[in-house]
Amino acid sequence: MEQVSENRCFGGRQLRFKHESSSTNIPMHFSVFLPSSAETAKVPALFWLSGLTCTDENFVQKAGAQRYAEEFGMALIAPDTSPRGESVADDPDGGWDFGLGAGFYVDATEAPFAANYQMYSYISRELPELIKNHFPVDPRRFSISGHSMGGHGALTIAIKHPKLFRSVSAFAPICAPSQCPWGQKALTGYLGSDQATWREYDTCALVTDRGCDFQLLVDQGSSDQFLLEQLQPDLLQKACLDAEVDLTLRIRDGYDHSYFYIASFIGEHIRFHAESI
Ligand SMILES: N[C@@H](CCC(=O)N[C@@H](CS)C(=O)NCC(=O)O)C(=O)O
Repeated sequence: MEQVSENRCFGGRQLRFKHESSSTNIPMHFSVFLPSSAETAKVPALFWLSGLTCTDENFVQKAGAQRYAEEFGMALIAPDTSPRGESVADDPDGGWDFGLGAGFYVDATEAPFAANYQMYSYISRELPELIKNHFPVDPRRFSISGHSMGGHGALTIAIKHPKLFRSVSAFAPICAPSQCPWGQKALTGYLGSDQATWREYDTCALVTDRGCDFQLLVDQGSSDQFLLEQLQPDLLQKACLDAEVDLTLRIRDGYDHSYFYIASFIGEHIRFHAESI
């Protein structure tokens, strides 16, 4: 593992690393914020999964989360959203909603994507193990959150790994990828056209199929340009009601899909995770 940058921030340290991933078979970057309290004790860690077109750096540079992470003594772990490199397959049509920057946190089974697009294994196995082994964090106090495609990743991974991630929240998540254009394109490309295999990567389907015995905190701007066509929190609300899953859905009047919205509420989410674990 190689450290590529370090910046002091709100009394803590913002770090960036590059490492060879055994899941994606390609070097990956990730960012880590360590609060000052990590100098003397193991701290809880919040994993943040970003949305379409993002790298590990969008959240780090735009959300202003470090201020709250320092206040609550929490590390922030921000991975990239896909494998990257000359040899990595991309959207053949050049779209920004599939391929590079759009790994959808699934393990691809379809060629040519299966060779590198193993983001589910990377986030749910390899990265937590790496973080636990190299940083002053308490692995019994890991939480997960994310935005849009990353909100989908956070919810699906938390539902499937409740012992690893002890609390979950999401900003403007893609709630039912099997039922929206972004998700249908990605799941077809990565997993093929047999929709039975998609259910493992669809929050609404997972809630229906498996239930979930912890709270889901979901935040959504009412003026989000992707709300109706892509995000569909109403479907999650219905699935949670039917399965008796504890969903807290916070609608934020007039907020859009951008990091201006995330920056406005990230403090509340960090407090929620700090108090939940
Ligand atoms: N690239 C698209 C928008 C994609 C988009 O909104 N991505 C969100 C996540 S779904 C994001 O976080 N973008 C990066 C940023 O705002 O820094 C466009 O330009 O219209």
